[in-house]
Amino acid sequence: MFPVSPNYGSGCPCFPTPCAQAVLGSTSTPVPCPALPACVPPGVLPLSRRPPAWGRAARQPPGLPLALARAFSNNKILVELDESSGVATMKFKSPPVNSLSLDFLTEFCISLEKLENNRACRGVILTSAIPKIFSSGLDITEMCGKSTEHYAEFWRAVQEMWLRVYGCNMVMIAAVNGSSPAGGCLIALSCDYRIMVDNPKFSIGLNETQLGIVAPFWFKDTFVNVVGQRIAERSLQLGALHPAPEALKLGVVDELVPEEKLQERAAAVMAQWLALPDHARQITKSMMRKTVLDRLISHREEDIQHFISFTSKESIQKSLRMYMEMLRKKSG
Ligand SMILES: CCCCCCCCCCC/C=C/C(=O)SCCNC(=O)CCNC(=O)[C@H](O)C(C)(C)COP(=O)(O)OP(=O)(O)OC[C@H]1O[C@@H](n2cnc3c(N)ncnc32)[C@H](O)[C@@H]1OP(=O)(O)O
Repeated sequence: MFPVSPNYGSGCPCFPTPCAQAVLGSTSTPVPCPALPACVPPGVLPLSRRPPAWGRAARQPPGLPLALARAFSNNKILVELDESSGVATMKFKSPPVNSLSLDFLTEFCISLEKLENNRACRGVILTSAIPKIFSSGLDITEMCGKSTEHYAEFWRAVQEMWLRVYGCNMVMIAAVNGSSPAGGCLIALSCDYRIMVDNPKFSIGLNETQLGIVAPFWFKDTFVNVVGQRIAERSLQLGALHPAPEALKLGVVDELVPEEKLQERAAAVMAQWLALPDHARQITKSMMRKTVLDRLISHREEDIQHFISFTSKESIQKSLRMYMEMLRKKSG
């Protein structure tokens, strides 16, 4: 039996029996299944996937249980879909700090894929159910003292998360209700619009250098596309975590609101974005992001190998262990 395409999963109509196209041939080249979006290699989603739903939410596809369409939650993410507006909210609820573990990332991708495949959904708001924390970024324990196979699996999941959010045809809004370092910041930067709670105690930024590690090129590209070369260069080198008011000044986030207004404001901004014809907005988004997405898609395996050799270095392991120790001392 040949292995199946890496994109094959429970979202595919032919799951659990892979159709011929979902199975990898002897060349090991993934063959996308034309009948099912979930088997298409990740990246910019084919525009035909989204319904021409301008001005109203499209109908629920037949066969999907209504309850599933309205709310589902596995473990670490609560997903609610308001069918009347076509807007879903994905609420991170993985205590203590919503760190992006392999399990979290897997659940995230499955949840987003479910929404993508639901014709009733046109926009997603990402937010947190954990007070004061949006996400603490990649789970550092996934990068410490593990096997190379584990590093490869973990990094593929991080890539997958970014490809899905950055390449998503739906409108994505980050409602940042707490601190958001590194990988947490990347999630927000990958959305179309960022609203943050107006609290200087909450900070956001790509602080990798502070851990003695380096933000990969696609983190950097995403950051540059939001704030521009100069601000990104300075902020990245310094590993800066910007308090909310500074993040607004630098353009890391688009606006600040009082905490109690955050969800209401996110819904209002979403309504503005959804008022545009889907096809025009989607083509424009794809045009703006394609080069950056294609860069990772065409260097994906190389990027995994870079991550493995970088992370496996004893000096990097030492830096990560010391950082975790510092966090533990601070918390305990
Ligand atoms: C040539 C180039 C090649 C490039 C190759 C690639 C190189 C690798 C690139 C990797 C990119 C990495 C991206 C990342 O996201 S790294 C993670 C960065 N995150 C952080 O720095 C955040 C750290 N956390 C904090 O600052 C605080 O915890 C936070 C402000 C988020 C919350 O503070 P609070 O006081 O509320 O909570 P505590 O600090 O007490 O934390 C509670 C417990 O949670 C643990 N914790 C926190 N963050 C993480 C994390 N990211 N991963 C795992 N665990 C985390 C913390 O240790 C506490 O645990 P204990 O209760 O057991 O002490």
